Formats: sequence, structure tokens, C-alpha cells
Amino acid sequence: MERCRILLEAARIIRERKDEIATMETINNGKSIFEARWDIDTSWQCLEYYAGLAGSMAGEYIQLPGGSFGYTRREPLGVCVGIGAWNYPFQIACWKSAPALACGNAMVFKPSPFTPASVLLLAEIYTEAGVPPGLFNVVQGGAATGQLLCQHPDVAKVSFTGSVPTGMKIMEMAAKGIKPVTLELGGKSPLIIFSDCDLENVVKGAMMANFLTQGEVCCNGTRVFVQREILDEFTREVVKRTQKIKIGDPLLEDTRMGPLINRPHLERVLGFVKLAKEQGAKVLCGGDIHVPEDPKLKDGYYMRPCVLTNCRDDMTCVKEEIFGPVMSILPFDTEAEVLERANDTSFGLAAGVFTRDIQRAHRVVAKLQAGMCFINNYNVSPVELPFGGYKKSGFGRENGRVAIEYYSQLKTVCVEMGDVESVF
Ligand SMILES: NC(=O)c1ccc[n+]([C@@H]2O[C@H](COP(=O)([O-])OP(=O)(O)OC[C@H]3O[C@@H](n4cnc5c(N)ncnc54)[C@H](O)[C@@H]3O)[C@@H](O)[C@H]2O)c1
Repeated sequence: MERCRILLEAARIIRERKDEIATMETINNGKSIFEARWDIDTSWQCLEYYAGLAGSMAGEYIQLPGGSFGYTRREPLGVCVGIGAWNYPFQIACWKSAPALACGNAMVFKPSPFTPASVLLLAEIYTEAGVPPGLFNVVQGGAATGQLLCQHPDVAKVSFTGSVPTGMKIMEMAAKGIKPVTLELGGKSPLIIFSDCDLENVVKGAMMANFLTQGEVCCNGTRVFVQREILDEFTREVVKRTQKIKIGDPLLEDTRMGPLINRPHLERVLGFVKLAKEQGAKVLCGGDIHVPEDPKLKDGYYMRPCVLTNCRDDMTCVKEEIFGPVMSILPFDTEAEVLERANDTSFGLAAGVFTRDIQRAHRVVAKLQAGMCFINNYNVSPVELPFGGYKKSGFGRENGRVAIEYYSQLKTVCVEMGDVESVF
């Protein structure tokens, strides 16, 4: 209950300082202030959720013959390391630290060196809320710092959010110390749109699945499979709305897309568009640098969101995670065909299906190889629901009740009520 009270107080302070934290996050990452406020909301909601669970963690009592019994205790792991990506800096730190602290662990958190700032506010807030000194710590640095943390003998667990190649290295390092890991890695998720869908909702869903945070979202549904009957209508509408996205100063209220994280990443994303064209895709809009009218933004890392058609499943833009505002539209004819194509990837983070046919919706999601599936929506993230990947998108879960299992260990106690029966 003490942990619960402190986490609730931290959640209250985050709510109170929401605008300040969101502004810091926008400067930190480049996402629009409008979206940064959403991130801060899911951050304090996460703290509230685990505050609620902190006081209710319990073991099991198991009866054994002869009056003997056993019971289990859920105990903390010790010092947990959190390593974060740059796309949701504050939110990732909350999604890791809230269950870690609720379970009685300490956490050392290392943000991405591209977004070092906002998590310091979280550390400040935890201290103000009453988290004892040393229980939540921020260490700045890049890969070398991350490695030192993973290899440290006093570290009991590593929870990592980032790319697949780094995830592999983390797992290797953790294996040497037999440490459990949670891996939240990349994706190339399918969004399947059947012709019986509500077109207005589907267009909104496809935009949400592709263009939040400049397209730098792990679970984005970037392979947009559209049933052929509605292909033209859907494409026309999605292009029209994509062209209307307001790009510019992310601190302005009406901006919906800010700059990408840095110049090398912008060039990488533009490189994917160039390669897509060379491989035969057609750019319907965007995919190039955007220079805002405001002269002080002229060197910003802005690009216009891009919609690609004429895509094939073997193209690089359809196979690899671009991590930028690039949507690939892929026509399909039948349910069986689209399921096979949707699952034909080594990733498995998320998937979405839009249809008015309720039986089909459940039949399709049951067959999708993805940890987070959406029916008739996309990229909503209630903290009550577990989130995490299948296949190379990682394992372990964040959020939901199940995350408790990833930040605690189970002790079994066997109690004898009779005499010891010895064979000696
Ligand atoms: N599944 C999810 O929940 C989720 C959420 C956000 C982002 N992501 C993924 O993250 C990727 C983008 O983020 P990124 O570019 O920051 O990823 P990244 O793998 O380059 O870096 C992530 C973090 O790992 C650290 N790091 C890098 N090398 C390391 C090493 N050898 N040892 C220990 N730590 C090391 C970085 O400093 C950073 O803090 C994308 O692939 C995206 O899909 C996944």
C-alpha cells in the first residue's frame, strides 16, 4: 500500500505538470505537442494502474496431503535495467518503471542519447512523490553505457525497447548472466482492410496506423492490405487526407507532424522511398523533404508523409521497418490469401483488421501471428492491455496485469505438518 500511495502521488504530479512535460517531450523528440500530451496521459495512467496492483499482489495457497501445504510468494527481482528508444522517451520510462517499482524493484533507466531530457523530469517527480533515494536512477549514454548496464553482475533483469539488432545483443549479454529480459523490438505490421468495412473509419484507422510521431512507431501498420473492390476509393481518400497533414513547428497547437529524429534517420527514410521507386512502386504523395515557411525551421528534418502504391510483397519498402511516415498499399482478393501474406514476415508486433463481419474479424485475428491485434481501430494503447510482440518483435509484455510476472519472481514454500519420512 505504501508503494501504491507513492505511485499515485507521482501520477498526480505528472498530471499536474502535464503541459510542461509534454513541451519538454516535444523539444526532446520532435513529435507534435498534441501527441506528446497523449503520451503523458498514458504515462500517468500506467503509474495509476500499477499503483492499483501494488497492494494486491498475492501468492497462492496449495493444500497437500496430511495437512501439509505450500504457498507462493511474489518477490522482487532486485535491480532492473530499463533501456529506452527515442520515439516515446517519457512513456517508455513510465511503462518500465511503474511495474518495476510496484513490484518492489529498483530501476536504473538509460534513455536513448537522442532523447535524454524528459526522463529526468520523471526522476524528479518520483523523488518528490516519495520514492526513496536510489530506487529510480537515470544513467545517460549510448551503446557502451547500455552494455555496461546489461553486463553488471548486480543487475537482475533487463527490459529493452529498441531495434531487433540491438535486442539480439542485449539477449546475448543477458544470457551470460542468466538474466531474464523483456524485449520490445521493431515491426512491419499488417493492416487488413476488407471491402465490407466502414470506409470513413478505415481511412482514419490507416492514418493512425502510419503517421503518428512522424511514422516512428514500432507497432505501425505500414503494410496496408486493401481488398480490391475498395482499393481505388480507399487510396483516393487516404492520399487526400495525407496531403492535408499539417507539418511544421511541433510546438504549435495545430501541427500534426513534426521533424524526424535526426538527419541520418531522415536520409535513411528518404532512401527507402527512393529504393521503392527503383523497385517499381509509385509515390502518390510525399516522400520528399519538406521545408516549412518559417525561416527558423528551414534546416529541420521534415519530410512529407508518403503513400506508395504498385507495391509487391518482395519490395524492400514492404519487407523492412522504415520507421518513418511511409505507407505501402497492397491489394488483395481473398481472406486466405491476405492471411498468408500478412504473416509472411519475421516480425510479429502488431496487426489490424477492419471489417463489419464479426465472425471474420475474430477468425482473422486468431490466425494473425502478432502479439497486439486491433479490430476496427489501430494504435490505441490502453495501459490495461498487455503489449508486446511475437517472433522477432520480442517477448515479454508491458502493461496489463501480466507485466507483474516479468518484474517479479515466484518463491515456493513447502510446509511439512507431519514428521519427516526418511529413506535413510
Ligand atoms: N516494441 C516496442 O515497444 C518498441 C517501442 C519503441 C521502439 N521500438 C523499436 O525501436 C527501434 C528504434 O529505436 P532506436 O533507434 O532507439 O533503437 P536502438 O536499438 O538503436 O537503441 C535503443 C536503445 O538501446 C541502446 N543501445 C544501442 N546499442 C546498445 C548495445 N549494444 N547494448 C545496450 N544498449 C544499446 C541505445 O542507446 C538506446 O537507448 C525501432 O526498431 C522500433 O521499432 C520498439
